[in-house]
Amino acid sequence: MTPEARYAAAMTVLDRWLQHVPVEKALTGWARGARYAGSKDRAAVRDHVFDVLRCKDRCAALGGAETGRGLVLGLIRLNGLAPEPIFTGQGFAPPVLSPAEASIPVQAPDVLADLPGWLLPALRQSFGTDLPDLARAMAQRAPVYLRANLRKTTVDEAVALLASSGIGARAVPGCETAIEVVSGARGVRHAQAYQDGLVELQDLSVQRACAAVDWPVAGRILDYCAGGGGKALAIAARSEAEIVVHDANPARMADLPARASRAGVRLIARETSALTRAGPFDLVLADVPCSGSGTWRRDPEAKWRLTPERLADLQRLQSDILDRAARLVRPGGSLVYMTCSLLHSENEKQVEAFLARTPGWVLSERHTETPLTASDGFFMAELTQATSTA
Ligand SMILES: C[S@@+](CC[C@H](N)C(=O)[O-])C[C@H]1O[C@@H](n2cnc3c(N)ncnc32)[C@H](O)[C@@H]1O
Repeated sequence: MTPEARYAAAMTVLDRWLQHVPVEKALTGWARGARYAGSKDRAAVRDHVFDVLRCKDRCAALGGAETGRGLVLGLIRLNGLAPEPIFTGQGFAPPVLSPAEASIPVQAPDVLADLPGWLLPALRQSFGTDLPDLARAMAQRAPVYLRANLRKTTVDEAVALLASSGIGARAVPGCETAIEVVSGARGVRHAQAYQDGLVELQDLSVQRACAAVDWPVAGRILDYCAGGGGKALAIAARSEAEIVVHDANPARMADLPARASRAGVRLIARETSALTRAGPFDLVLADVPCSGSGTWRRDPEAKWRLTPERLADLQRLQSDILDRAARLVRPGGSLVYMTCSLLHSENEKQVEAFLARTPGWVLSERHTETPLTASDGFFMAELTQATSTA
């Protein structure tokens, strides 16, 4: 495909997305009907679509319309490119610009337009004068990080092995497990080091937050919201404790046995009805469902789908999960609360509210990352239960 045809394909995908088709489905649907598209074409179209979703409202302003065509025209202008050589109407290129499209003032709107307007007051409360810097960081593609599985390798050995698979990577100072991928990121899942469980995809902010937790070296840990198991695997690489995994939707843990076996660790799955009998635990991790606002540059679609009602539902669920998880901790044990949110209402305020309604618990550690300090936004609070509440 020509570069112009790739832009035209991105318009088609975005038009479907604007009709409420999830972005992954819209991309797959386009690719099915475009057998001529090779893997580089598919990757380029995907990049254009995600670049637009990160900066949707600025693209719409610069393109004159919230349509696939308007958004892509806006993206081209946002990137400082002249649209005329792309909108040629020749072959599979988009049709020539109309006089109205050609005369849109090329003045970049405020970067804050890329954040949902209804959330700006809450984000201002969390970030104050750093908010424009945060918005600029969130408009960029996210870097790719790997976690070296220290049970099987070292960071230096993994970096060398990745290089032999054509992947450029380097250690991250100050984080003993983290590796930053600097080239060839799309090949990571095919690399030997990944296939053999020496490295896992995991963001730097999560790795730093996990390093800040005082995991019991032995005993029993419950990952209450285990999902795909990213945190459970990270814990298993650090601790000899028995690790039990649970999720209200067990189907979300379907890949976990294969991932655990690749990593060379053992995880024990338990259903909700068996948890009380399986407990109590030395530590319970609650990596709760959240707005995902810390990961919006990886998953920009989520930013436009979040509503005030959905956020309120999530906050209720988070406080319910905290209460349930706390009941599974042994006296003197710990409860670790995690979110990939940037919002106080899902982070500090949830912890404060839990401490206020649940006597006998204290905050022993807190760790916050944002796209300005690491890569994704991430929050961790470690709470410890007094041995006696008498
Ligand atoms: C943020 S994700 C977990 C990500 C996972 N820990 C990881 O590192 O890959 C939150 C998970 O909580 C689960 N969940 C939702 N409601 C729950 C509940 N009431 N109890 C336990 N898990 C719940 C969801 O199914 C989802 O898999």
